[in-house]
Amino acid sequence: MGEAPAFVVDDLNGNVPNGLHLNSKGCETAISVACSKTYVIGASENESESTIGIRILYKSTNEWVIPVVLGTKPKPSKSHSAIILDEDRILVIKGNTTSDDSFWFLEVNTAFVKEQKMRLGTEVVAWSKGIIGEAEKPVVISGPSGVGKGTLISKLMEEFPSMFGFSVSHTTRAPRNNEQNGVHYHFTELSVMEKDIKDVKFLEFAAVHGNLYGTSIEAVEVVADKGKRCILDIDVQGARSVRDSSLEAIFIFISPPSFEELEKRLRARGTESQEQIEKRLQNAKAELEQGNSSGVFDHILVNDDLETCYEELKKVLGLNDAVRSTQKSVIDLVHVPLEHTVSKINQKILINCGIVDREQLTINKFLLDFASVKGGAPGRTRGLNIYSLNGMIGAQNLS
Ligand SMILES: Nc1ncnc2c1ncn2[C@@H]1O[C@H](COP(=O)(O)OP(=O)(O)OP(=O)(O)O)[C@@H](O)[C@H]1O
Ligand SMILES: Nc1nc2c(ncn2[C@@H]2O[C@H](COP(=O)(O)O)[C@@H](O)[C@H]2O)c(=O)[nH]1
Repeated sequence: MGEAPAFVVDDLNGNVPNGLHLNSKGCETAISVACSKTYVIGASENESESTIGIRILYKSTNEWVIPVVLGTKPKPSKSHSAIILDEDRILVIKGNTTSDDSFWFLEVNTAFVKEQKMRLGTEVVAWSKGIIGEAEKPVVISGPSGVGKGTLISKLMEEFPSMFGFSVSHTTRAPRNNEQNGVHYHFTELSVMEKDIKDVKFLEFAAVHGNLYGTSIEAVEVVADKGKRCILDIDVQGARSVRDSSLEAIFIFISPPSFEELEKRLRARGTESQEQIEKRLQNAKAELEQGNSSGVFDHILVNDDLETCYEELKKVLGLNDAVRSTQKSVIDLVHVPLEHTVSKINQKILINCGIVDREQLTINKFLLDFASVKGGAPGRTRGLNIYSLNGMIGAQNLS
């Protein structure tokens, strides 16, 4: 804390619009927030850094602070521009990138960042990658062990392979015979998982039936980055945590037709010891009570006849034959050149790219609309739209 950097912020605030200021250390930008702090974004003193560096200057004391940086960090780029969106977030646009890696939000005062500042007692910033287009909300499926969540999810993924992707959870429980690491779960040591939880790598976690389970932020993001709708199979405690997080999702609780039938299914599956079955059935009582009354869930489906329940599940997810025939997941990319300038107009950012390069799909100027973005650190920021001056070239029209 307080160590003077090798560059002077006033130099960056000079005549260089939104960064694109290249010196021997690379590109640096300086953004003033709430008149009291300047965030310097860019080249780091440490050349081996694998992300864009961040420093904060307290203007009143001239003190420098290196913040704790959370979220998925952007890889360094040869150039970037930066512009403040509100008092909470700075938009950083990486040059010489395609739009799946161009737009990054540096959160400096959002609810998540404030919470982490309180928790850690230090300066905190958080990166959140900007995603073009309106992604479908993730689907959280909960219910007692043995009710049929996995069976219903498998049917959905089989019928709609390009539409859904499974969030692969971490767990400290041992793998069953048919389970593969990285496919069914990331099977993990308790100490490793505890450290990752401390490092804010998890969206949610809970102790379930005597083991630790958790959804990493990465697990949800890898699905979304493929343009797929994420499905989470988690317990009721986890569902409640996700409800309280920045991830907007649809919450579905699967209920058994009776407790006796639940016990029958769990025993017939034959994957648990007698002791585990007793524990799971004991926990099921509380889960059924919470699931039916907590207000966490948007839909409660009874899994009596499997096919009937599956049809109901498809209905609440808005799936029908017409949807099936129009599934798509490919999004073409727009190129943001090394040199560009940015300016803010209401809830839009005008990006001036200068030269048109048809081969690289570069356009002269385009508008980035952030009026309807959702989510944010510790996950992605979704719902960005891009418009060319000649018309919309956002995700919907790029396929
Ligand atoms: N509607 C149904 N009728 C009869 N059996 C069913 C039905 N749905 C699922 N099953 C069976 O019940 C057993 C438990 O199902 P499944 O493994 O999908 O439960 P789960 O909710 O994912 O459990 P866990 O939370 O422990 O992973 C399986 O053997 C499955 O084939
Ligand atoms: N809170 C979370 N619960 C999870 C997660 N992954 C799975 N689960 C739940 O655990 C039980 C038991 O699962 P099993 O595979 O051992 O039978 C079940 O209810 C799952 O829904 C998670 O990431 N977070």
